[in-house]
Amino acid sequence: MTVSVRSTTAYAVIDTTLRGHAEYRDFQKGSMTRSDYSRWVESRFDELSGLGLDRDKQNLSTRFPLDDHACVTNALGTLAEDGLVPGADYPVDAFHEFAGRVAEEWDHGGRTTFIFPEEARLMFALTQQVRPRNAVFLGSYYGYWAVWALPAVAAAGGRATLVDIDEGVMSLAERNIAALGYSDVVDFVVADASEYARTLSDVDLCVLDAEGPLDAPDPDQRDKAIYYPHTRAVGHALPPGGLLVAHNVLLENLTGNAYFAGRIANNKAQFAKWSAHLEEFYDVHRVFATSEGVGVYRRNGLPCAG
Ligand SMILES: C[S@@+](CC[C@H](N)C(=O)[O-])C[C@H]1O[C@@H](n2cnc3c(N)ncnc32)[C@H](O)[C@@H]1O
Repeated sequence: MTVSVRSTTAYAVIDTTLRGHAEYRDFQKGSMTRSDYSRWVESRFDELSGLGLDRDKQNLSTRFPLDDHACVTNALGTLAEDGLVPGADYPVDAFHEFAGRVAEEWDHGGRTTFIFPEEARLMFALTQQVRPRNAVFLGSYYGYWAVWALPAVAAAGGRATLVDIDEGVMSLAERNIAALGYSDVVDFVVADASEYARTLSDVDLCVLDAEGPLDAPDPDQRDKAIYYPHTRAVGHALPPGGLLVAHNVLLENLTGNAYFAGRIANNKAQFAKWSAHLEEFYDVHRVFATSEGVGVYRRNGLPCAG
């Protein structure tokens, strides 16, 4: 079965396409190991391509958690032990109610998001613990990760700022967030994230998800290497204890999968300057092996001039 990517998430495309396969269902219910499932996926490239899944989507299915709630509470538990959040719980019923509204209302506008369900849930749960007063999303795309923070931001009487260089994605974010009734707590900014971040102050949560052009002349602006200039630019605005959260921190190969071995090598190279900067200016580093990988970092007290 092929699925249109016009109005849905990458997860929905992958899940709908693979659901007809016993191996995927067995993996999902825990009766096939992740490693065996990964080997099956790697052996079926042509067949799965024929169903419309590229190599990235095929292999991402091997990273899906078996239990999103457990994945999120484990991550929060780690952050709680580190002292980054007060506890590991979140209002599960409220999450389901909100997830239902997002599924109903959200218009992807012909675009595809690679924010996976457990990553959306993690943003919801983490922000319920943090209750951010000033959350900033650098490279917000059409707001599909940011939206999960908005119930907590609104409850805290805070504000969220979405920043993206692309006017088209920002107007899509604006329409969607209006439909969910959160426009009054959100600022929508079309700008280069580094330039805008230099104007910020007192940010308690900064979320990174920009992706620069692959052919950008400056290697620091290419693809996810752009996290380095964005993090430098926002550093002065994050007080000690402020949190930095980043998508696509995929650094752990869960199954010895050849596709991810290559991707991880590429990520490590792209993140070299960013990692050195994090070592110097962030005193807690946690990376969660979600489908695309999520990093959480706590700002230390050293002054950082971006
Ligand atoms: C494609 S999205 C990331 C997708 C996201 N991981 C998801 O799956 O939903 C990356 C975004 O970064 C934005 N971006 C790239 N360079 C930027 C910059 N210098 N400042 C702000 N946003 C930028 C792009 O416009 C794009 O909307």
